[in-house]
Amino acid sequence: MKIALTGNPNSGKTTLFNAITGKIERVGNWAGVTIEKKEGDIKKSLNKKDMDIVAVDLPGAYSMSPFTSEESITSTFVKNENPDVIINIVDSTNLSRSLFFTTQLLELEIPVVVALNKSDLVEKKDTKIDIKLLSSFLGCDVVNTVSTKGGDNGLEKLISTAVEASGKKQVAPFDAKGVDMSARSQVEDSDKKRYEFVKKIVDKVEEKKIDSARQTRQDAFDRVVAHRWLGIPIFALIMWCVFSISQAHLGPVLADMFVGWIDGLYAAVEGMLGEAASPVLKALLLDGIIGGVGAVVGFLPLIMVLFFLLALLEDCGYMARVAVVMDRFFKKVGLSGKSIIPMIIGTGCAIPGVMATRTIKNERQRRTTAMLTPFMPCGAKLPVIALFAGVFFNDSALVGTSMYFLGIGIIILGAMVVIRITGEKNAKSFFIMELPEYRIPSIKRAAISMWSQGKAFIIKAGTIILLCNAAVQIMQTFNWNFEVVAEGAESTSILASIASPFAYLLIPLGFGAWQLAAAAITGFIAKENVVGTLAVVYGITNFIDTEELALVQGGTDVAQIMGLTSAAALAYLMFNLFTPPCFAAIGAMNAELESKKWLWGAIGFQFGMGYVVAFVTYHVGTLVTEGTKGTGFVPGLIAVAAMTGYVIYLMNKGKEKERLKFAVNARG
Ligand SMILES: Nc1nc2c(ncn2[C@@H]2O[C@H](COP(=O)(O)OP(=O)(O)OP(=O)(O)O)[C@@H](O)[C@H]2O)c(=O)[nH]1
Ligand SMILES: [Mg+2]
Repeated sequence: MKIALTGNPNSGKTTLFNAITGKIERVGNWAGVTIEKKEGDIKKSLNKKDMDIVAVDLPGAYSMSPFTSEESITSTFVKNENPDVIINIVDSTNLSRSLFFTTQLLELEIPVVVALNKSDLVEKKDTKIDIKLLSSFLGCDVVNTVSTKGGDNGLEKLISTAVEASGKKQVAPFDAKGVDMSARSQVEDSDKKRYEFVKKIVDKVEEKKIDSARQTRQDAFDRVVAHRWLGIPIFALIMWCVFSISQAHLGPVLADMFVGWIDGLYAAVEGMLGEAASPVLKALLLDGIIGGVGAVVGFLPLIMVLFFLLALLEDCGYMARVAVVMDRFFKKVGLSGKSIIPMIIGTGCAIPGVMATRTIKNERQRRTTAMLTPFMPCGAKLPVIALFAGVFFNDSALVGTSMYFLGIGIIILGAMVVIRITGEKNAKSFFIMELPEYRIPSIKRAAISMWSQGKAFIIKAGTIILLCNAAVQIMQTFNWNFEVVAEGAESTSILASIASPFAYLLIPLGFGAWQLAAAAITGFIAKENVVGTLAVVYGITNFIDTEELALVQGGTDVAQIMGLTSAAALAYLMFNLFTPPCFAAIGAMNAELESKKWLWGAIGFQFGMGYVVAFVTYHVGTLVTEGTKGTGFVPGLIAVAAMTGYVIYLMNKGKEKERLKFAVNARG
């Protein structure tokens, strides 16, 4: 039998789904987290009769009526699942809004069981809900649940009630039969009546004690934290703290332990191979695989700490406030209010971030968001940030924080450019982000979130990154005649000869060495590769100084080996962050953009953006630190001018198109 889980966004559907199936699908303290349905078998402990029960977690919706909200679905959406029973998850702290959708579900002629979820919060607030009365009004079973806790959380009862309900006939207490769903006024009329019907029920079953002191405290706090302007420096400060802890304090301490193990492994394998082993094999195993992968994996603890802290911020409700602060800017440049969600998800990984754009209904807004989301630095880019911040800039927290804000800045600039090119300036978004109440974040939830992202990182390190490092090591060892490259003739290797032409193009950006070009190229396979490849080509086994309990600091060996000035190093970092994302993320972009023209436009734009940002950073940086301009200024300037000129040309063409459209409209 099949049970569909449905309800309003953020009511706890996925949390409940995870609790009854034992899966770990993504939850988040805001609306619109789940974008694709997920299926899972009910846990044995909840399925006493050992039946065949599948649960389906669905994206949240507020309504089934057309016209009403951005978060509406059609009845066929639920019916297509062909469920035997619907469990309607209701956020019991928000009864009146949730029941609107409930009454629509009751019309589908599929048995419904209502889970009054988050009932722990209701209890805390001293609100009373008479579930017997509610059940009789709705004409379906109602069960109290708490999906975030173990023990008696009502889930066993919920499942057994759902099993019993299967096959029963469902009668709707409020029926909108006969309403023409394509006629706006009829739908609005019926919705109004439905609201009144729901309100009457809520008035009767709910006894609310409004804790106005608590509410006022929260509101006062929000007036500061989510303030139009103050919100931004507060966010910056918080991100700075997050980066300090993860990259300068707790992270390196844990990383040190980790790097110790990797060093141990290196020594053990070296011992096992013995003196007699071939130098090529030694280089491949030790420097290529253990060294290259180890250099990336060494950053894992830093990243885990960062993910953990971000998960805490999300869980306590702060990230939803950040979304509100940013939302204002995004709407101004023609993005949807929902665009912020893909971007926050994109800080973990650009792929789910890009996929999350699917919930944006306006095509242009959806495509713009999908092409700009990869500018948010993702988890894979963190080792690159950490490496450069550690090697070239003593105050590493500032580098990371500014990369996030630069990413946001580029997104806003990009949106402004895209809207000029495509026209359609008047598309407005009315989506309003709902603010969850503040709460004490759960260590357990944050740990789960950290673990699931960390796991993905480890799997990637053991597969793609390992293969890439081995390939890089081989290409570096041999020349095109498959002879081992002699010492001093490194530039004749396969790797050097492939990377050199690209390196030429990078001279105006301050980093024209083939080694750096090779690292940037492997970065398109996975961004962590930038670190791994640098380790391999420069023969550095790890970037974390085990003696100093910190990342290697400026002026030390690594900076010298790479031979970069700090301006060039910053430019290189930005180039890796703001050119196109890895191939997998480009694949996700391709799926969501649904247009080759947009895809190539997006990739071109990302390349151009990365190039221009790196060029400006390198030359301005060199001017500030050394008082002169950097190398390759003139050819670089020509390239940058050509790119900018082309974009301006497209923007003017877009303006002309918009003008003509307007003229036609005015005439017609
Ligand atoms: N206190 C409390 N919090 C809960 C409960 N169930 C879920 N939550 C929290 O509610 C938030 C939303 O949970 P999700 O499971 O992501 O909600 P969802 O309904 O799947 O949301 P969408 O996928 O966006 O539609 C999370 O922060 C959960 O920790 C509960 O029973 N009690
Ligand atoms: Mg969900």
